[in-house]
Amino acid sequence: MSDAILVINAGSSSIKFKLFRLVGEDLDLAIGGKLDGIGVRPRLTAREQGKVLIDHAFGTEEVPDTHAAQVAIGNWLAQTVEANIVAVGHRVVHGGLDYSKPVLVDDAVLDKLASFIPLAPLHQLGNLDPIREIRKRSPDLPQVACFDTAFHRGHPEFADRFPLPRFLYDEGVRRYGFHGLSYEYVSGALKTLAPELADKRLVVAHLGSGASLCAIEGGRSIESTMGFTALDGIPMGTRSGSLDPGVVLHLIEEKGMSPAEVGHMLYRDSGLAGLSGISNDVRELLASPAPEAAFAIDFFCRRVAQSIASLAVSLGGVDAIVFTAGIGENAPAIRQKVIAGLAWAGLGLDPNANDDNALHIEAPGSRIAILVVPTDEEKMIARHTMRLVRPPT
Ligand SMILES: Nc1ncnc2c1ncn2[C@@H]1O[C@H](COP(=O)(O)OP(=O)(O)O)[C@@H](O)[C@H]1O
Ligand SMILES: CC(=O)OP(=O)(O)O
Ligand SMILES: [Mg+2]
Repeated sequence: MSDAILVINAGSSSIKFKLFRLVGEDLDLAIGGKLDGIGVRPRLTAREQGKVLIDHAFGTEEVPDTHAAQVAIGNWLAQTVEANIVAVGHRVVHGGLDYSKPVLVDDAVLDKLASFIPLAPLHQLGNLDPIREIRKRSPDLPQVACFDTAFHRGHPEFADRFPLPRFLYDEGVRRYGFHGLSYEYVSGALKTLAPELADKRLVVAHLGSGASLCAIEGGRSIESTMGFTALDGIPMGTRSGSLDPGVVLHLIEEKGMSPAEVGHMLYRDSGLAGLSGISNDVRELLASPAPEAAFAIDFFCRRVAQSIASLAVSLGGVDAIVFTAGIGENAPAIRQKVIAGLAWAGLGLDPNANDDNALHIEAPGSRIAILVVPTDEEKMIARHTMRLVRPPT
């Protein structure tokens, strides 16, 4: 049986997993799958080299929550996979002040990471649950936590501080930034896809169900639109993004909402879902004839374009804009609207390349490159995990 690394990327409504076989120093993707629609229409799918291994719809009562989902995945993997799993790598969204690189998990680490649950209410609990479950089943199996925040921990103070009294910064109330595993992967992928740009000034737009943008130079994160929590920045599927903090005070003081109710509204009922009143899914909004759907899409694209301009200031100019994640990789209409908002800066697209989700989509002769680069958070996690459990000799 070959050695392998299992990667788990547990989200709010889906759990993605990948199994990589260790072939010498290389990581070969063997199996990739996900259990999505948790609590609504749960479905487990997995493929091995394009071949469907499982495509199974569960009853809602069978997989009502993320805990049940990860148990279902664990059971299926145990029955199906023939590999000697030498380590498990996990995406953990918040690493706080304590973790600026991946870490082998023990009880003390788990306790520390659990203290960040309120800072990432949609993610952190679900990220830690599979680690606990696997520790119960296989206490000696090394598990590595890889953080969304780690890639951003070298930010200059300008990017890291809120304009609030200093003591809060010292306590850790900082702009951490998220989607760091995705940004790290994409910026590394440019070394082979577009080596002339890899070390230049990049604005990467990770547009998925959570969405943020990151300014990167020399392969390092300079600034992110996300802050203390993954609620900051541009509007997302169901999250508001940045908001006048006076609105939060108003909801609590004048409307009598509890902090939990406000949290629920900001994390789950806002963003594209709140703006449109129709859906949090960009595919549905693009297909809808309703003016509210078009408004939500236009609002989103305007905020993305504004964020690109803002991060250009942080970088002192831009050499390339890179789109990634579910929306960024697959939605030409969104990229077109975003770039239309930057036409004043001389930006434009090659419409055919954009429709094809090609690597280079900028108009011929453009001074600024515009790219589409598929992300792979799981591959990044597998690399980090391997580095910790099998350090290069
Ligand atoms: N072909 C597509 N066109 C437009 N949007 C898409 C397409 N495919 C996926 N998406 C969007 O991508 C989002 C999911 O992105 P993804 O990066 O997979 O998110 P996450 O990993 O955070 O769940 C969906 O909500 C959907 O709106
Ligand atoms: C941090 C975050 O927003 O993650 P996701 O996009 O997976 O929800
Ligand atoms: Mg994601």
